[in-house]
Amino acid sequence: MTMSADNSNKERVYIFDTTLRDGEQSPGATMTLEEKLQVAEALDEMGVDIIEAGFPIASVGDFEAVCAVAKQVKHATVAGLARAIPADIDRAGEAVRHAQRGRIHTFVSTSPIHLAHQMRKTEDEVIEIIARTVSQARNLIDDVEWSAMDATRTPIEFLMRCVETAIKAGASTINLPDTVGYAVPEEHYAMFKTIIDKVPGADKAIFSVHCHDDLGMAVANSLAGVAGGARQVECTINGLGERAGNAALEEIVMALRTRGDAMPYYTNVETTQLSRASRIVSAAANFPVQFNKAIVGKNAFAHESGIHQDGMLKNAETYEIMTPESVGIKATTLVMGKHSGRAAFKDKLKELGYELGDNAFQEAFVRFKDLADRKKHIYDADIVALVDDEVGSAGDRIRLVNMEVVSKTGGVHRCSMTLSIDGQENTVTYDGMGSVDAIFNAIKQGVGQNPHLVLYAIDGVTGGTDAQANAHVRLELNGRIASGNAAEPDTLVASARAYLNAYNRLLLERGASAQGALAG
Ligand SMILES: CC(=O)SCCNC(=O)CCNC(=O)[C@H](O)C(C)(C)COP(=O)(O)OP(=O)(O)OC[C@H]1O[C@@H](n2cnc3c(N)ncnc32)[C@H](O)[C@@H]1OP(=O)(O)O
Ligand SMILES: CC(C)C(=O)C(=O)O
Repeated sequence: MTMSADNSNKERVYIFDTTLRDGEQSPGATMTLEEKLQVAEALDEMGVDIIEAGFPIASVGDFEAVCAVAKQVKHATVAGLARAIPADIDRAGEAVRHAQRGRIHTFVSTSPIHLAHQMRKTEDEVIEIIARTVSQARNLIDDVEWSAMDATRTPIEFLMRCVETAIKAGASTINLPDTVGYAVPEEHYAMFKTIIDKVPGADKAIFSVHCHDDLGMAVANSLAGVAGGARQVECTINGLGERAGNAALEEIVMALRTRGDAMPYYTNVETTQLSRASRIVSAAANFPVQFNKAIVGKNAFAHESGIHQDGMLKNAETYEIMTPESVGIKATTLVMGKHSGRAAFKDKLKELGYELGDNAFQEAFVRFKDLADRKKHIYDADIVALVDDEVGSAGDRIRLVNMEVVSKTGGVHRCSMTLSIDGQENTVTYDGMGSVDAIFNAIKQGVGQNPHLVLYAIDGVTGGTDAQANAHVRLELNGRIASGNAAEPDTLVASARAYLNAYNRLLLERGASAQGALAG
């Protein structure tokens, strides 16, 4: 496997998690103070380097949350966001001073479109604002990060002036965000490389990449930024964030870990906690994780198709480039469905404690495929019911070939049914008080006997309207009692087959020939 956790000869990349700030900007993802503290604890335990806890000027609640996170966090640096406005910076400083390691993260727009319409400032005015506000922040705290909002739509010459000004004013981290998710990896790489190579004093700062996913390239752009010289990545758990979200932390971390051969960088994140962190954030933000989400999605380590399942059973590396355990998921799942093959079905039967002979296995497999064609989710209970049914009816001499039921409210209830009796087919039609009564009457007519129905019960094998029905029938004939079961997606077919199964057992108990029994 290509996965590597050997960090010798690799450079450290710092993980700046902004789930509690940019992540919370996802519409509908607001978190309570308790939820934020829970998320912060998970991030801190996982080894994230910087936790951006909020935007203290935004509200009293946000200020209090940043203060509380700052007090709670033991290892990570805690950052608070501030516009290039003195009151914002003071408020952020006031909140993060509670942290063992606090950071003020201040930002201002730099692109022409933002300068003209959002800020209504000239380039020279923005340069003056950067110098003034970064200095103000530095007077409050040593650790100051400065961001160029909409950096990727900013002419490079002006961006270089801004970065140089921020570094001179004391910013030790320079973040160049792709605020609107506009960048492509090649140009993102070039932007970082040019600025880091050319801006005087760039070697004194750590450069940071902060990408949004509007074009689905947030992770690719972040990694391109790292290749271009960035050593801090701003990201969120589950890719939560404004609009289409931010770069997903779990993807960045696992990409660097799994493809360390192509990208010689490492992070301090304990990857086995990624899945837990994802669940905590999803619950706190009330934001479901899409099933096919890389690393932490429900399907990220699930295989449904027969060829893949066969490969997985032979060697997991055939279809998995990282182990589920490495991200904190207990095990790979082989999902049983219509694309599964014999290898996976056999493995599932073994796991469920069944050992079938070749013929029984073949018949059970055919029934499984038939069920999977009709039913969306095949649960273990479905397979248990199916195999028990198959095993339980293996010796049946009277079998249902097909049946049709017509049932009208206030009208006729009629069942036409073809039975195979010791290989000979017999078709009968009979009416009843309802569909089930018509079915049982048709069977009685077909076999020429009238056993007493002692019990008839139906239950669902699993939940949902497409669940298989488990039908139970108990019959009594001439003082002998026998029970039968059947599992089928259709309740009426299950009922008919359960009745026949019970009747077949009456025949067995009687030790008579079918014909003799039928004759009574
Ligand atoms: C790219 C990002 O993710 S940036 C962070 C975005 N996050 C948030 O906005 C969440 C928190 N925000 C809020 O609670 C509010 O917007 C507040 C408290 C910050 C400001 O509220 P208000 O004072 O009512 O201003 P409002 O939100 O309407 O407009 C934003 C103002 O900030 C200005 N502004 C925006 N960014 C900056 C900046 N980096 N530096 C200075 N001023 C800025 C805008 O030009 C506008 O000013 P104007 O009112 O003079 O035109
Ligand atoms: C405030 C900055 C860092 C930001 O969130 C962005 O530009 O997307």
